[in-house]
Amino acid sequence: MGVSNTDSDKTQEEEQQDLPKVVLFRPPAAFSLIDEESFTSNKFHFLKTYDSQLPVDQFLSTHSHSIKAILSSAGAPVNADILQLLPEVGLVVTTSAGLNHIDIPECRRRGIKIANAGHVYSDDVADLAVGLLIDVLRKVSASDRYVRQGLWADKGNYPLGSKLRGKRTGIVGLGNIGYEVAKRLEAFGCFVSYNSRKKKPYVSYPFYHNVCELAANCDVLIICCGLSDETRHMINKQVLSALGKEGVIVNIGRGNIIDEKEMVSCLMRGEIAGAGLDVFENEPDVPKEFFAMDNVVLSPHRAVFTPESLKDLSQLVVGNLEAFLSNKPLLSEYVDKK
Ligand SMILES: O=CC(=O)O
Repeated sequence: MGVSNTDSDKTQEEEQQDLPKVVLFRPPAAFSLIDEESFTSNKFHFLKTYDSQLPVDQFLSTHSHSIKAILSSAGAPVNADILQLLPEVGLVVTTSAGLNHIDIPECRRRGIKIANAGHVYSDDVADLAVGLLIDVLRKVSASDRYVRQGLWADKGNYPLGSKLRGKRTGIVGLGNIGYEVAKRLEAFGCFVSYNSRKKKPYVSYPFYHNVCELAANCDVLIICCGLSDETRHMINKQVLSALGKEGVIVNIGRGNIIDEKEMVSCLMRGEIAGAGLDVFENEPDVPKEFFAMDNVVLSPHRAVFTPESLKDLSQLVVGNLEAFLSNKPLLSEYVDKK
């Protein structure tokens, strides 16, 4: 007769079998940027659909009763079809600040909580937003190329850029990130106004209910809001025309908030002056037209990531999952906006 293992005799694999499972459908970008180990815990075990030979639905049915939570990221949608296969799931954690890849109404209908990256990225994104703006205005990347190509000596000085101080800047979306951008721009001597779903009682910046009116009264628009049905292509031809030919647009939100085709046309026709873009409609594909434009600064959707923000993120993700599994309050629960 065999002797059953005591707890202390269990292999690591057997111990992991007993832990609550957190499922992943795609490796979050963060996993390849810092050590994946920093997202692990002895309170849960990751199940990765992408490590299995089984079709996803079969994999989920096999494990459906042990999967208590989902770890998602901007490229890994959590939709009704997936949730339906996971009756025990009570939490979706995403490594992103944005939630546009999660079917929030379906989570609510199923009583599933959601936690996102909270404030961990706000400083870094805000820094990059201002960095992109300064780069466009002062032509930092373009003049760097000029010097490297040896054109300074051949052709003389690069054309002047434009001053940041005194610019009328419009923040679209005054959440955590938008507020951090506003504080930085104030310190640079810019005038700040904003558009949001609602006027914020805690700031005295002028509020524009209508984004087109905001654009008409600003030299710069900085897109800091999330992507939703209401904000998709909110920055359209009309808004870009209102911003005008001296106007600069910066986008650190989501590509689809701007009608990208219209933005390309406006830039080509000189109907706006420049753009600083961290996000695009069909990432990683970027409209080729931008490559020849020295008044456009491009960044590969990296505004949120620094080694420091990733370390904070890993602690937050693990903290949220552990809190949920021990019935404690989440560290960065997403609460629906009224
Ligand atoms: O874009 C990145 C994020 O939403 O975290």
